[in-house]
Amino acid sequence: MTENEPAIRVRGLRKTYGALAAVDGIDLDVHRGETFALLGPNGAGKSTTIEILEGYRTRTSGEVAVLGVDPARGDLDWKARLGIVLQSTAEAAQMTVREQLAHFAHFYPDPRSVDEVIEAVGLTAKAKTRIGKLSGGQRRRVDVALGIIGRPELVFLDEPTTGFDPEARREFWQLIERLKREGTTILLTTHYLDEAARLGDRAGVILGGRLVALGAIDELGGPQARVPIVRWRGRDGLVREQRTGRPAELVASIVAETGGEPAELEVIRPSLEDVYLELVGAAAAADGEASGPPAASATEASAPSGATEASAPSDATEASDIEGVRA
Ligand SMILES: Nc1ncnc2c1ncn2[C@@H]1O[C@H](COP(=O)(O)OP(=O)(O)OP(=O)(O)O)[C@@H](O)[C@H]1O
Repeated sequence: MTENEPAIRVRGLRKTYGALAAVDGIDLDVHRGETFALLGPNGAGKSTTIEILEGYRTRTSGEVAVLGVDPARGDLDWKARLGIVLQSTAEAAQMTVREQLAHFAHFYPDPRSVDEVIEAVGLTAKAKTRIGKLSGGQRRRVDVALGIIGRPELVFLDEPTTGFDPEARREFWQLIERLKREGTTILLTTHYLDEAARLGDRAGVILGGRLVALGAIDELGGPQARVPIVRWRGRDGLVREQRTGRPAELVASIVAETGGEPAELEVIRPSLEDVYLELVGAAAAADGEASGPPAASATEASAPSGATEASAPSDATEASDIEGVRA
């Protein structure tokens, strides 16, 4: 593969199980060195997609190239360039953490140092402990360690931090940031939107086997989805809410109107989680209305196939179209 070729190239990918289209026509490029977050609710088709890319599942149709190779024909040399952290893994319970990692390191031509990897995943104190005696979160760290021991060019992380305590998640994020700095390409699935926002360069949202949104993390959902919300309690005791691209102007006018500090004033910038929930909600509503594909028109960033990127914020952010009042 050439330098400019994406690390992952997917065109028209489909996977059916009987009548169910688990993956229903996905087009996607993941560029070299980027961290791409694949998001979507349970059963959306994320693991099916990722496992086809890893060579663990066959596809029904479509074209796939991972590091320039069709995963259906990937040999051992190709596999050695990948790091894979599956959703669940069965490790040798009788082996210690160190033994297991040293054992796997031998399969790779240029592995990382076993002790460095153990330290990077925060298991130094448990290096000599048998895997069967580790907690769920500690075992997950072993999975991650096994995924990176071979110094992979491309790492697949399928819900890597499930079961981690908050401190372990933050340590894991630092580890991923280190891999990013080293130029590793990462494809991540996660249900933690803060994790996707922190680690991802771009994200795609899969619903019902289709990619319904694709874009840079801070542009996903289109400009309208990012318009801030100003919330305050009026002098009449009711909570008011208004979306506006000019929150400072609105706050100034509220101050002028109320003649003082507005009670419970907040300016809220929608997070990736807010945008994601809106996308999924809009798609579910559209799906309920029509029996066609889910929410192809959920946002400006919508991309049922061919997946056009989210456009940069524009004047549309000046809209102040939503106003709500509650007690
Ligand atoms: N081996 C299989 N046989 C039949 N159906 C399957 C099989 N594997 C997955 N499916 C179905 O395909 C759909 C997509 O599943 P998939 O595991 O890819 O979802 P996911 O997005 O990874 O979900 P989660 O977030 O729960 O991991 C689901 O409806 C699932 O039931």
